[in-house]
Amino acid sequence: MTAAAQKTKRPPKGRANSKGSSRSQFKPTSRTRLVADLKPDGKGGKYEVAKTEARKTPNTKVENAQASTVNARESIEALLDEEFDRSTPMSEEKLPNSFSSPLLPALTQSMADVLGANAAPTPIQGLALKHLMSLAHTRSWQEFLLASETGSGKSFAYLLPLIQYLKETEEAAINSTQRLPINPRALVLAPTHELSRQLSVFAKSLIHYAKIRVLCASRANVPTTIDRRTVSTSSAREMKHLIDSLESKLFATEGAAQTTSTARPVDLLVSTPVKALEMVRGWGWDKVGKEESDWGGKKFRPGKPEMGLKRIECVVVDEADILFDPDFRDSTLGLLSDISAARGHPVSTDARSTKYPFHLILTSATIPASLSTYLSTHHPTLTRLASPHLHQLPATLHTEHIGWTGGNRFADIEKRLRQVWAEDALRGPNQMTGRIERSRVLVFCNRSTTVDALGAHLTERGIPNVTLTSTGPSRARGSNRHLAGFLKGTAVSGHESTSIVDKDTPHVLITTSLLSRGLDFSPSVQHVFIVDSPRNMIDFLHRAGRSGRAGQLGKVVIFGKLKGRGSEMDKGLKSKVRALAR
Ligand SMILES: Nc1ncnc2c1ncn2[C@@H]1O[C@H](COP(=O)(O)OP(=O)(O)OP(=O)(O)O)[C@@H](O)[C@H]1O
Repeated sequence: MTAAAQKTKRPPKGRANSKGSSRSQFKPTSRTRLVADLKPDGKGGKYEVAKTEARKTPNTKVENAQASTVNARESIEALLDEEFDRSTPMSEEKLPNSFSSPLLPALTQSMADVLGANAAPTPIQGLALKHLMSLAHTRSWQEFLLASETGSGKSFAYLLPLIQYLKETEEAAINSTQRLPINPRALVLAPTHELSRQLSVFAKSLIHYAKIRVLCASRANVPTTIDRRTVSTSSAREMKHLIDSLESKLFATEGAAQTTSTARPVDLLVSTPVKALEMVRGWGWDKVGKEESDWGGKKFRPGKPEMGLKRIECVVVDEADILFDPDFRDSTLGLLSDISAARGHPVSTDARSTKYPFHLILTSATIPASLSTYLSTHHPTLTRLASPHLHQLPATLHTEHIGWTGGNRFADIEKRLRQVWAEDALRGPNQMTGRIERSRVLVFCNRSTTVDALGAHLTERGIPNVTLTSTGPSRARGSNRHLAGFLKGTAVSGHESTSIVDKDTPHVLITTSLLSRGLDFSPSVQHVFIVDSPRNMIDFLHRAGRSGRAGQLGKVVIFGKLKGRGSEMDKGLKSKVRALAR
């Protein structure tokens, strides 16, 4: 890690300041000092002492209440520390405040076209501008983690250095031989095809002047033969299984499909790991007995490779906490080791420390303890660049907790939806359109059965909606058209790019955690409803973070049982959410 990147800031008040996350490692904080201050003699000391002495004072009740609040807050913080690695150093460096030098003029111009001439880099973009722009001039392969809260602009934070690298090394790359149809020089990996599509649109928005060629490994309208099943995507394992099988089965490769005979110049490929592996190894599918397969009666079979990996010099792993999650790790690491082998420097995935023969950039809005440990073990020299508000909710995101009334839950959700639209009406017509615009609401459930049932309820009650589950037919079409009403007008590429805002567009999208990763719904979606308790706070941060992005106002409404028996879990969630707010 460079000296500059190592410069650390103390974690926010009251947070554990130690590596690892067990309570025993919890160090004294401003909050523990606050407890000590409760002592009447004001000399500080241990909490127990303060509590005992407090009994002698006339304000015993107040002080005991304060002490127990502090105690409760500390245990919430300790619980959060078990989930995230909050010890990653936060930057307090002086960072660039414009998109000019060291950016190439072609990229500065594109940023002005995309974000406006006065746009300033976000902290994570400032860190990238400071530490990642000279990758083309370093003698060794570098490894970075870019970590910052949801909606803070990580996509441009890595795309700018990536495209600059491709531009600066373009001449050297021209002479290299190409045997296979697709031979990218850089790879961006994302967990879902929806995110791949969106990221390739982001990348394409930056190449108008730089003239770099970007390809997304996803194609629309491939017929599906997979049955619609009722599956929960509440666990990473289930999510992985579904994503892998569907990505592989349903989404053929735009480039490969069109270029089996002639080479197609591609600089940057955006793909899911499974799709990329399929292009590399030429995997197909054989029907086999159920007992022989983890993939519902199908088995991978090596086929004709369509992509060469030899030229790859940069790999970005977006949503790294998911793609390095033990459930996804095999395909991610499989691909990274294929690239290494193709480049003549095979790595052993069993080796403790892994040094790949290419620049590696990981990004994530959350650093789960498991990712942190994995990186410390296998990538000890990786530089962690983290924004000051990592693991916090965006400052512009407001939270609201709603208790179930005890009757029909779907009716509670419908009531709150109508309230959102009543508030829209009170605000009056939009200045640009002269019409009252209905807010769009993104609803997260844990199970696809709930998604379908809620969708049916709302339809019956006259509220048009889109339901989207991992195996749903709309997703299976392979494009992002099914998201069109919820993504901003230009967020779909090529032939899909149409005006998407019309009066019949449903204003409610109901889905599972599948779409909680990375997708940018701003500025269309300001409201997120969380109907089922997320399985952990990482899941919560990603769901909530689909709103309140890039400084836009947002609201997350969390439904739960807040009173009586069985309310402990949802009350616990409420306390944790409060602890993540800024
Ligand atoms: N410097 C900037 N100023 C204003 N808006 C920006 C800036 N950089 C990016 N944006 C906008 O912010 C939004 C969120 O960006 P992006 O999707 O890259 O966030 P992210 O950090 O990757 O979020 P997530 O963690 O959810 O994946 C996008 O609409 C993007 O256009």
